[in-house]
Amino acid sequence: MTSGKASAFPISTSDLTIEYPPHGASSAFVAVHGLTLQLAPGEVLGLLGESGSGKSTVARILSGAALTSDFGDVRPVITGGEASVLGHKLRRIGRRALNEVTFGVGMLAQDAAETLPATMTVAEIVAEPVLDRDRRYNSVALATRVATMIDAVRLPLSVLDKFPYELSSGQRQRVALARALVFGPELLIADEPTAGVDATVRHAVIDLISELQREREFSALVISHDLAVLRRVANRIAVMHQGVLVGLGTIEDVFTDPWHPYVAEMAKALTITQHHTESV
Ligand SMILES: Nc1ncnc2c1ncn2[C@@H]1O[C@H](COP(=O)(O)OP(=O)(O)OP(=O)(O)O)[C@@H](O)[C@H]1O
Repeated sequence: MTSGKASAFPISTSDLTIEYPPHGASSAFVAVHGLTLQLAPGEVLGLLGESGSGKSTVARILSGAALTSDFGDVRPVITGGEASVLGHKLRRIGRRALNEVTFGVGMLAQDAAETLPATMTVAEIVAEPVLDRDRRYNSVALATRVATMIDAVRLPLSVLDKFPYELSSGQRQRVALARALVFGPELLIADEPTAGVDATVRHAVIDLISELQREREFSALVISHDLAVLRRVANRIAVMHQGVLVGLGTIEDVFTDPWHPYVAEMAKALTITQHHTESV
């Protein structure tokens, strides 16, 4: 019998295909086709692509969220290839291994800041994942852990007693990030971390993720449709288009030597923008 343990890469996928099963009037839909990529320990990989290219689907599977029984939406399923996360193969993963994956992966979902529980205080929101795993977690230790996280995301401790509606969009995103990092994960998956955040503080949010990644030495998959965001944080990028990987490497490599027409078009647009910026 195999142990289900796989590669030393925090994320490794091989020819991974992900499908949404038929539901209601919708027929089955293959959202990701044959994705092969690896994330090295300590690396930040940016996942770039337009809306609908399959980025969130990848996040839902690799974070383990879509594999848990309490995933609310229609669950995407792996129908081809393999993915391993923190050494666990995700296909036919057992409960215990899945528990290890969801513990070791901090997931900042696309709408995390906007869907913080409205009736809970910031302190309760950050503490919730810990209490969900262990109802009897020592309350003094938990309060310290929560305060440490709030401090880590550069928020004043005065926010602990506030409710989400009393915070700015940037502060809410910092709270969501504190919650995602509360277990000290080995891997962070951040899905559009600057979406829904005020334009004036978008850079501050992405720079905070970058700083925390260096301080805490986790690996990260940062998803965005915005190259400018990924430029600030990622070592390499993976470009997706209609569920297919069409570029992988450093930003420079991907755009100076595109091997897919979609990336070539993006590269052209970037050159035009660059020339325009230089000439004004
Ligand atoms: N529950 C679902 N059932 C069927 N198809 C879905 C479901 N969720 C997403 N899809 C489809 O899968 C494809 C990929 O969606 P996904 O959300 O992963 O894209 P994305 O790149 O993250 O886009 P966005 O940035 O808009 O979230 C899209 O065509 C989408 O319509």
